Formats: sequence, structure tokens, C-alpha cells
Amino acid sequence: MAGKVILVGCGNMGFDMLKGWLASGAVQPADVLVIEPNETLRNRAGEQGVRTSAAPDGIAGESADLVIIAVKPQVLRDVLPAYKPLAPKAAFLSIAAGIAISTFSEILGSDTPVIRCMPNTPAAIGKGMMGIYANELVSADILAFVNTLLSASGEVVVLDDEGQIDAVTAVSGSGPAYVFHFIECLEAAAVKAGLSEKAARLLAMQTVYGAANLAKESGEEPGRLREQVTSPNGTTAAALAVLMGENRLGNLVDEAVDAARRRSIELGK
Ligand SMILES: NC(=O)C1=CN([C@@H]2O[C@H](COP(=O)(O)OP(=O)(O)OC[C@H]3O[C@@H](n4cnc5c(N)ncnc54)[C@H](OP(=O)(O)O)[C@@H]3O)[C@@H](O)[C@H]2O)C=CC1
Ligand SMILES: O=C(O)[C@@H]1CCC=N1
Repeated sequence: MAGKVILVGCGNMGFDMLKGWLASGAVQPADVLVIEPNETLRNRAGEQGVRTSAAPDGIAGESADLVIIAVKPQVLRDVLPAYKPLAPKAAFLSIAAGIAISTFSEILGSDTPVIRCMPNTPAAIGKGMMGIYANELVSADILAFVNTLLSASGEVVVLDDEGQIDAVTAVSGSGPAYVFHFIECLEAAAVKAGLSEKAARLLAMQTVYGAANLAKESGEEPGRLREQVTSPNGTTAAALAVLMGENRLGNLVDEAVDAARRRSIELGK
């Protein structure tokens, strides 16, 4: 099915997803209404050819198959009641970290079809990672439409338990920031090692890009790919002794993911 979409909030993540959908033709610009109070962001969305509005005035007169909620978790409970007139005819898809389906059911009515989705920003270039969980009220047609939309932005994994969304948030939702920080660290270390800033940036970025692509495309275990880089008693072994000694990096990543997962749970309270 080709559906009509209302996107509520078109900031970082909302806009990244919108671009992917439009670029793939999964939805036509004329079938999208963006509600965004920030004028600059609203105009940016409008340049994509979609209809825009600063507020949900007259929303009851809109026909929508899917209402996508992409506002911050902290404001979501205040934003949502205005969209109640569209439920339960429209399904609601939320990308907000932490906010449970039960919150949507309380505000919109217990008969509302709700899907939670945790995307990430590489969705802007069609290389996102989305985890989704739908309540039992979501029809097969809507699920198929959601799958088409999200697949335009990258890979989709369907979860069998809503609680798993907190883990997805901590791993792939927040994950790009961990990788960007690793690039920053590698770049800083490259400058310290005597390279120009320009060369350091390229070396750090291309190394992460190349390694991630190789890991995905070769089908090899990441551990096996690591071993292929590591000559006995060579340079990589020297570096890995620092990173892997006493599982230093592993423990740090564990701790970071756990902090994000706990924060995701907290945001829902
Ligand atoms: N950024 C990321 O990498 C990811 C974010 N998410 C989730 O996506 C959601 C949005 O995050 P993000 O894009 O980073 O945040 P942003 O602040 O960039 O985007 C949210 C947008 O919603 C707007 N907004 C505020 N109130 C309303 C309203 N009443 N109606 C419509 N729009 C409104 C905000 O405008 P204003 O600034 O004027 O308030 C802002 O432009 C969050 O719930 C987050 O958990 C999920 C996965 C990844
Ligand atoms: O930082 C956050 O809370 C959001 C959710 C996942 C990525 N960004």
C-alpha cells in the first residue's frame, strides 16, 4: 500500500528519515505533512516538496494512515493529545527513546495501533539501522507499509519483545555517536603521532569506513578479520595489547551501552 504520512517533529532524526523515504520513492512528497514549530527546520522540510505546518491546527480534517512521532521524549506527552482525533484510524509510529506503547495507549486510546521504532542517523544516507516492535493492533498492511518506508532508510530488525527496544537504543540508536567519537580519538592520536590535521581526519575516517564495509561485505567474523590484520609480534599486536588487555575496551563499551540502556528505561518513567 502507498500511505499518507504525518511526521510530527522534523529535527535531526525526523529529517534524516524523511530524506531517505522521499529519495527512495517509498512515499510521495504530496502524501506527507510535516508538523514542526521551528521555522528554519520547517522550511528545510518544505524544500523537499512536502506540506508543512507549524502546529496541528485542523488536524482532525487530515486523512493519515501513519502518524510518525519524532519529538523529544521529554515533550512527547504534551504533544500527543492533539493527534488523538486521528486514532485509531491512523497507526502511530514513535521513534522516541524510552516511551512505551502503554503511554500511547493511555493518551490516544487503547484501540490505537502503535509501532515503536528505534532508528539511527545513518538513515539519512540509506544506511540506517532500525529496530521495530508493533502492538497486536497494527494491521498487516500498515506493517508492510512501515517496512517499505523504513527499508528505504537501511536495515530493519523486527523485535519480539518491547523491552528489547532499550537495548537497540543503546547499541544502534546511540551507537553512531560512539563510532564518531572513536574517529575523533583516532584523528587526535594521528595528529599527536605527527600527521597533519587533514591527513589525520582522512586516515581516521577512511579506516573506520573501510573496516565497517569489509566486516559487512566479507561475511567473515570480525574476530577473524582482526586476526588477519595482526602479524605475530607486530604493530597491531602492540596496540591490541593496550585495547584488549584486561578487556579494557570491552569493559568500557559494556559500561557505555549499559548506561545508555538504563537512561532509555529512565526516559520512559
Ligand atoms: N538523534 C538521534 O540520533 C536519534 C533520535 N531518536 C529519537 O528521535 C526523537 C527526536 O530526536 P532528535 O531528532 O534528535 O531531536 P530534535 O530536537 O532534533 O528534533 C525534534 C523536533 O521536534 C520539534 N518539536 C517540538 N515540539 C513539537 C511539536 N509540538 N510538534 C512538532 N514538532 C515539535 C522540535 O522543535 P524545537 O527544537 O523548536 O523544540 C525539533 O525540531 C527523540 O525522541 C529521540 O529519542 C531516535 C534515534 C536516534
Ligand atoms: O540520545 C538520545 O537520547 C537519542 C536516542 C538514541 C540516539 N539519540
